[in-house]
Amino acid sequence: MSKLRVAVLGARGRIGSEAVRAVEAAEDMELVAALGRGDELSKLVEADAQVVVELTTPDSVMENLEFCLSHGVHAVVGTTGWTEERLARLRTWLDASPETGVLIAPNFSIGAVLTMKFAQIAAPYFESVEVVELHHPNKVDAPSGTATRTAQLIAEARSKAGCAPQPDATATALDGARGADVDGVPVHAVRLRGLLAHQEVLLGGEGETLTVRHDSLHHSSFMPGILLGARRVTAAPGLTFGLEHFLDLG
Ligand SMILES: NC(=O)C1=CN([C@@H]2O[C@H](COP(=O)(O)OP(=O)(O)OC[C@H]3O[C@@H](n4cnc5c(N)ncnc54)[C@H](OP(=O)(O)O)[C@@H]3O)[C@@H](O)[C@H]2O)C=CC1
Ligand SMILES: O=C(O)C1=N[C@H](C(=O)O)C[C@H](O)C1
Repeated sequence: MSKLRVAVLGARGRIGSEAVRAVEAAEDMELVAALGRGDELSKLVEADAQVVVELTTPDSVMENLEFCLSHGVHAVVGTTGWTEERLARLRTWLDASPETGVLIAPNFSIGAVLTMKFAQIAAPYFESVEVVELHHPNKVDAPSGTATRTAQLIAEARSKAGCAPQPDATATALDGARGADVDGVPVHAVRLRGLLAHQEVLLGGEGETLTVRHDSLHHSSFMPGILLGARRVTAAPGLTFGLEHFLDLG
C-alpha cells in the first residue's frame, strides 16, 4: 500500500519539530516536506503533499490554509487563534474545494479531549464553573485555544440544560482579576516557566466541588492525535472542528 504523503508547516517549532519526528517514524507515512517561516509554499505542490500538518502561528495559519485549499491539499491544524470570522473565511475556501478536508484540533492529546468531554457532561449539574489553563511562558496567545473551546462547550451545555447564569457577587475588582469572560464562563491563564500545557475545570455546587485536570508533560502527548488526524482527514471533506469527531466521542 502506498504511504500517505505528509508535510509539516512550522517544522522548526516546539510542536512542529516533534511532529516531523512522529511522521518520519510512522510506517504508513512519508514526510515529503518540512517547512519553516520563509520557505516557499510551492514546495508543498512540488513534493505532491496529500496532507499538511499546520503548526505555525496565528499570524501565518490563514495564508497557509488558503494556499493548501486552493491546491487541494488536506490539512490537520493545531495552530490556535480561531474566531468566527476566520472560520467563515475558511468555509468559503472549502466551498471552492469541496473534496478537501480540514481538521482543526484545539488540542491533539486524548486527555485534553476527554477533559473537554467530561466538563461538558458535568457543567449543567453545578452552579459554578471556571477554567484555569496553565502554560509555558513562551506561548504566544492567552487564553489557550483549548481553554476557549472548553468554555464554549461548557456554555453550550449549560444553555441547552436551561441553567441560570453563574452566581458572582463581585462588586469591585482589579481589571483581569476575574479572568476573561468566554460565553459567561471565567477563563484564567497562568504562564509559568517549567510548565508545558495544563488545564483545570473547576466545578462547584452546594457543599461540593469537582475538579477535572489534565497535564501534557511532553509534546509527545499530541502526536497520536496528529497522526490520527492525518490518516482520517483525507476521507473527511469539509471542516471538522475537534479531534473528538475522529475518536467517535460525538
Ligand atoms: N492543538 C494542539 O494540540 C497544540 C497546538 N499548539 C499550537 O501550535 C502553534 C505552535 O506552537 P509552538 O510550536 O509552541 O510555537 P513555536 O513558536 O515554537 O513554533 C511555531 C513555528 O512556526 C514557524 N512559522 C511561523 N510562520 C510560519 C509560516 N508562515 N510557515 C512556516 N512556519 C512558520 C515559526 O517560525 P519562527 O520562529 O521563525 O517565527 C516557528 O518555528 C501555537 O498556535 C500553539 O498554540 C501547540 C501545541 C499543541
Ligand atoms: O501553545 C501550546 O503549547 C499549546 N497550545 C494549544 C492551545 O492553545 O490550547 C494546545 C495546548 O494547550 C498546547
